[in-house]
Amino acid sequence: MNLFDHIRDVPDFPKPGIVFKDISPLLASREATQEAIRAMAEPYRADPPEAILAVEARGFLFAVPMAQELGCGVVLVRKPGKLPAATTAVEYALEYGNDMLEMHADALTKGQKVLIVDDVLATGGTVAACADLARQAGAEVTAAAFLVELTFLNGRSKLGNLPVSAAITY
Ligand SMILES: O=P(O)(O)OC[C@H]1O[C@H](OP(=O)(O)OP(=O)(O)O)[C@H](O)[C@@H]1O
Ligand SMILES: Nc1ncnc2[nH]cnc12
Repeated sequence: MNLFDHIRDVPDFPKPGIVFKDISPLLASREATQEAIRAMAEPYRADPPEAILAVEARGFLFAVPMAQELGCGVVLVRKPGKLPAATTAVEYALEYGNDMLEMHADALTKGQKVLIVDDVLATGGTVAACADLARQAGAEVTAAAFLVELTFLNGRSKLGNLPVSAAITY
């Protein structure tokens, strides 16, 4: 199983100059999705997290099956105005714009060991914002796991010494 065969490049989406890594072919294949989840979960089996922080929207697709594999629950990080109870928020920059993320204020407990899960690490703005949200809540962010890392965008530079894993790197 070669996961690269299930990622499609879409040039100039959502803006000119961006090559979008489309995970639709991977999700359309049961085998490729299963292999992706297995590869993403592997580094964390020995010392599993106490919660997974899941990033809307594509991060959700991988967070829930990973949490099932690793034996923990999922906390949602969402775009503004989507979460019903009291939230905390953080602004961040994307490869193709700016946005804001929110998390329920009571979602994490102090000292809880949290793994952030998303589909793509690009400039690192999204995962840095998630780490800020979790740390503001007193949680301990232990690592961040991705399906795809775009190494040429140097997202790791925004993450300090946070351990990062990716099933596929470009
Ligand atoms: O490392 P960064 O430069 O921050 O980029 C990575 C983020 O960009 C994409 O999300 P997007 O905001 O496009 O939302 P979506 O998952 O709802 O499509 C992707 O799913 C990551 O969350
Ligand atoms: N080039 C890209 N492809 C897919 N998702 C992304 N998120 C940020 N940059 C991306």
